[in-house]
Amino acid sequence: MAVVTTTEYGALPAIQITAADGSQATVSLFGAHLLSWKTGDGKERMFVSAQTPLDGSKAIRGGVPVIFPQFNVRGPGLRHGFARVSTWHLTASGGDGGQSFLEFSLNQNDLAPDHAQAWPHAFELTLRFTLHGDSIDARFTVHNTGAQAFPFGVALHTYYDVGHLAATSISGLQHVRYTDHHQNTREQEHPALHFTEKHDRMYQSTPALTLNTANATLRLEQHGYDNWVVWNPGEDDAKALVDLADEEYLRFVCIEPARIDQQQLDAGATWTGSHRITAD
Ligand SMILES: O=P(O)(O)OC[C@H]1O[C@@H](O)[C@H](O)[C@@H](O)[C@@H]1O
Repeated sequence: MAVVTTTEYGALPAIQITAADGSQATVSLFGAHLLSWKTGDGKERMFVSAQTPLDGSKAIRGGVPVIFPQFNVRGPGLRHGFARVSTWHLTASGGDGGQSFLEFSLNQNDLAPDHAQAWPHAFELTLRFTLHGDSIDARFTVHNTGAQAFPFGVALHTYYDVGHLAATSISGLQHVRYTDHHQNTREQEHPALHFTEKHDRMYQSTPALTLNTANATLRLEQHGYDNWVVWNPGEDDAKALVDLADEEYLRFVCIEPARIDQQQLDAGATWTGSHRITAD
């Protein structure tokens, strides 16, 4: 049986689920933001900055910020959207048969007035985290509950705790096309991507990647998304981020299943994206 408790993370109300095998997830209602995922061996897999605000004044730097309805500045609204700075509801939880889950929802009535005014559409977002064995699944649905189509982009901006960046690489991206932060589009030549400088790359989708660190191997799978975004700010950009300590860029990489370009969702239609992380 899974145990579900309410807790606090900084000043943020959060929900924690512990599965029978000891694996555990902690999710803040602010942003339906996964703050911690520990596998049954007690190992933390997510990175959260020691300098992030945890009071709802700003998006959390670390864990899994939920990006909706636009990626970065690819749309007319708030950078990376309002979902990561809105307060969601816990709508379901439970567990049996080796699956333990928490489900969160957000609709237009939950938005701050300025966000609702800037994005005047009726919608229902549902994000379900499921723990099973050494995996966590995030199933994200976007439902257009209004009478008109709306455009949207999404991402799960996942910050992995990698221990040390110098011992980190991603495999599975060889021959995949990407656009970098200079807007150059290329195909990746090498079998493994290493982090020797800033990386801000938008790759075309490929079903699975492997994140190799000194202490862990994680397999990442996605369905329904169009891209993988790979981001590490590097030394200089890290210094400019007030919610990240100067050296912390050495401890994480972000690998994000994403739909970067805004696409139309018809009235009444639903989009679903799945992301599974498995620790070896
Ligand atoms: O500082 P933010 O808004 O959380 O964004 C962090 C990064 O998010 C990544 O997804 C983008 O590709 C980067 O360009 C961006 O810098």
